[in-house]
Parts: sequence; structure tokens; C-alpha cells
Amino acid sequence: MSDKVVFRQLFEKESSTFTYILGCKRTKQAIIIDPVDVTVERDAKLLNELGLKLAKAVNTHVHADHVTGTHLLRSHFEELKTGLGSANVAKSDEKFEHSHKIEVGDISLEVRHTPGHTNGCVTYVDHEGGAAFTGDTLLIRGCGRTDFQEGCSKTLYNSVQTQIFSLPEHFSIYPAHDYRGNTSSSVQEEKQFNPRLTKSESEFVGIMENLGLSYPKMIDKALPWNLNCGVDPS
Ligand SMILES: N[C@@H](CCC(=O)N[C@@H](CSS)C(=O)NCC(=O)O)C(=O)O
Ligand SMILES: [Fe+2]
Repeated sequence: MSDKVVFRQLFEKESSTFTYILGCKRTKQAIIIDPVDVTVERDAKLLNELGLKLAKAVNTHVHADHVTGTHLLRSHFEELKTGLGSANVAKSDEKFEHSHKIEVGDISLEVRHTPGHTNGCVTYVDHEGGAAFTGDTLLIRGCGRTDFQEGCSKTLYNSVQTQIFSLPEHFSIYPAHDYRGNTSSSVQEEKQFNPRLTKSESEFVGIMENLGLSYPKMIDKALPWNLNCGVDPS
């Protein structure tokens, strides 16, 4: 990570979700990626302790397993703007096109559309810090499932190969979840060891058709709330 940036990786244990904070040391403005509703108080307290003011709260996609904390964070940081990839129909202050640069102080994140897990998935790339926040598109030694939310395994395969594996090999990979105790990886490691994405496209499609995962416990609440920026739609 660049020495201009304060970086924190946080974990929410019920959904095994990682939330990331990137703060600009010069302007004290910050961006949060994939906050969870139940850990908003923790995140706001940490931001305040670090002397950071949240300018943007963004998601990598419309999550199916937890309610986003983007809306709740507004009560702590009134001026913050929420953000999401432009292929999503969900409510959001900002919708990012492919190649858009999110600028917060000295932090710059390139938005790369990486559909496949959902149609609206994006990866946020910090070129200066050498890091990619891949959401559920690429997990450590795994990847997001493709059996709901307009998921498509061929599309995911293409997104990873063209938008993530094309990054420099030393770039760190920071996913939205890990279920096995890992915290980060690198482009080089995943190109070499990912048991799904090292396969041919047709083998990959076969693997994804046979994952046999049950639906996330919170899907029936999470989807409608997250389509409404984390607010109860009823
Ligand atoms: N058991 C969890 C849900 C686990 C799950 O389905 N994870 C998703 C990411 S959240 S949409 C996934 O893509 N997993 C891929 C994999 O290979 O594990 C719950 O009930 O919440
Ligand atoms: Fe997901």
C-alpha cells in the first residue's frame, strides 16, 4: 500500500465479509469498501479515532449475504456519497462506469467492471498501492458463485482473465469474503494456485455447475434492502 494511505482490513464474522478503509494522510478524507450494517459502529469509531472523514462508501456489488452499511454510515458522516458499478439497478448516489477513477484526496481507484458473480460486480484497482479489491469476483483460491443474481460462469472467467490476471503479478488481492482464515493474496499466487481459475474455461464451467452450495441465509432480506442502499424497502 502507498505510504500516502492509511489502510485497514476489517472482518465481519457472521457473513465472513471483509471491509476495507483507505484514508488519505494529507487530506484526511477516506473511502470505505463493502461495509456491513452490523459493524458500522465499529467502523465509524475507528475512522474517528484515525481522524478520518468518510467521503465515499462503495460496494463491489449488491450483496446477497448481508445488508450493506452504506446508508447507516450517513448518520456518522453526513456528506458521504454511496457508490456502485453502473450495471446495477440498485439505488446509489453514484454509479461508476468501467474505467472511471474514484479520487479521494491522494487515493485513486480505477473501477473495472468484472461481471460474472453478479452482472453489476466491479473490482476497484489501486494502481499506486498495488492492490485490487475484487469483491466476490475473485476469492482467495476460489471465486464467487454464479448461480443467482444474473451470474454467469463464462462471464466471470473472462472478467478474471482480462481484468484481474492482467494486472502486475505483485499486486495484492483483497476479496470481499474468506471462509478459510485467509486475508489476502496476490495476482501471481492466484494465477498459479487458484483451483478454479487455473483451469480451462470449459473445466471452470463444469466446476461452477457442481459447487452444490446452499443459498446464503440472509438472501431474502439482503437483496431487497441492498437494492435500496441498505434501507428497509417496506
Ligand atoms: N454460507 C454463507 C454463504 C456462502 C456463499 O454463498 N458465499 C458466496 C459469496 S456471498 S454472495 C460465494 O460466492 N461463495 C463461493 C464459494 O465458493 O464459497 C451464508 O449463508 O451467508
Ligand atoms: Fe456476493
